[in-house]
Amino acid sequence: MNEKKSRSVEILDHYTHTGMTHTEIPSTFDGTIDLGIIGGTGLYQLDCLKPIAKLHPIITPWGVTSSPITIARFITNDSSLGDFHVAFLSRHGVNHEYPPSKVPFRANIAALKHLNCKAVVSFSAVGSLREEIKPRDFILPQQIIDRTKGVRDSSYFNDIGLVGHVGFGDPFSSNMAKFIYDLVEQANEQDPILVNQDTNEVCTLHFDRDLTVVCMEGPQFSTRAESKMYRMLGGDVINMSVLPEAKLARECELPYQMICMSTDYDAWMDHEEPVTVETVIGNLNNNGRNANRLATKIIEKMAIMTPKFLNNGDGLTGSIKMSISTKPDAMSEDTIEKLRFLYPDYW
Ligand SMILES: CSC[C@H]1O[C@H](OP(=O)(O)O)[C@H](O)[C@@H]1O
Ligand SMILES: Nc1ncnc2[nH]cnc12
Repeated sequence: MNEKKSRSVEILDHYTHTGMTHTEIPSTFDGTIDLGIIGGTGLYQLDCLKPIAKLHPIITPWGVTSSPITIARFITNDSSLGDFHVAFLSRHGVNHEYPPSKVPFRANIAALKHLNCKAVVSFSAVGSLREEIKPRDFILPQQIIDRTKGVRDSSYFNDIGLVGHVGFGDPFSSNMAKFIYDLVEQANEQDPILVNQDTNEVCTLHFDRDLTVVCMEGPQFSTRAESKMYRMLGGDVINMSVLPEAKLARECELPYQMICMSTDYDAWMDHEEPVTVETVIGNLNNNGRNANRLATKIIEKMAIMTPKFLNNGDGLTGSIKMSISTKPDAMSEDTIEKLRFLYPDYW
């Protein structure tokens, strides 16, 4: 990790400095974003962030984002490093209107890319397929098994007139996962971030190379037979939303890491009732609180240390140019317009 000189970070309440009220938050923002954060079920806003702008659902060539994008700024007292900007987006909408199969994933990721995000951290409620991954534990998966049913638009490069094939062997940013894992481990020594509110016990953050998230179609949960099959396939946790989000982030050259938050044991335990939303509300609430604490720490530490993957693209920069098979001369104006929305520097 490229640890720039350590500095203190001030979390400034924008309003105390400008005298603005919440109703006067600007709806435009001109700067660039350092980090995009996507909230999932149970995480509809980041409490730690005071917005400096709220961009109304953004119109992209792939439709409109599922929620407004809230921009927040960490003002640091080191002018050589500048301020740190975060963009927060709610995957299912602020009132949870979009079911997993109908989330406008392409618009969401395109909007974050268009805002110049350098990386994306995404939160997701998941079921656990392993006994040792308990409800309220968090997981940093490194692999995905696709069980979506082809009903989601999962690429920017799947149109007649624009064909591209990106590498997806390692779908997550292991460097970002390690960064998150290290900061949680460090905090565990003094002031743990992930805590079970009811018992005060520390919740585990699971992270190793092979942890695998299964992405199913939904919206219904799995049958017991399916749940057991996913275990046999090597799945560790299950959700309905890592795809196509992770694929689209890759097509945008964005380092992407999902932070999974376990709410239940899905349906594979014969002696337990299969999951229902009703039975996991307490876990969702606990996880939402921990997600807020974790997001705060991630932002603070990224602002202080400027990890390499934020500045060097984590090895993804430039990969898209090589991945597009269609000859540029054969592309229509419309296609080039769309490409420019994502990559103004390339086309
Ligand atoms: C807990 S109900 C199932 C729902 O929760 C997850 O949503 P998200 O990934 O946005 O947190 C899961 O993927 C399902 O969509
Ligand atoms: N058991 C489960 N299956 C799919 N998505 C989930 N999200 C939370 N729990 C889940």
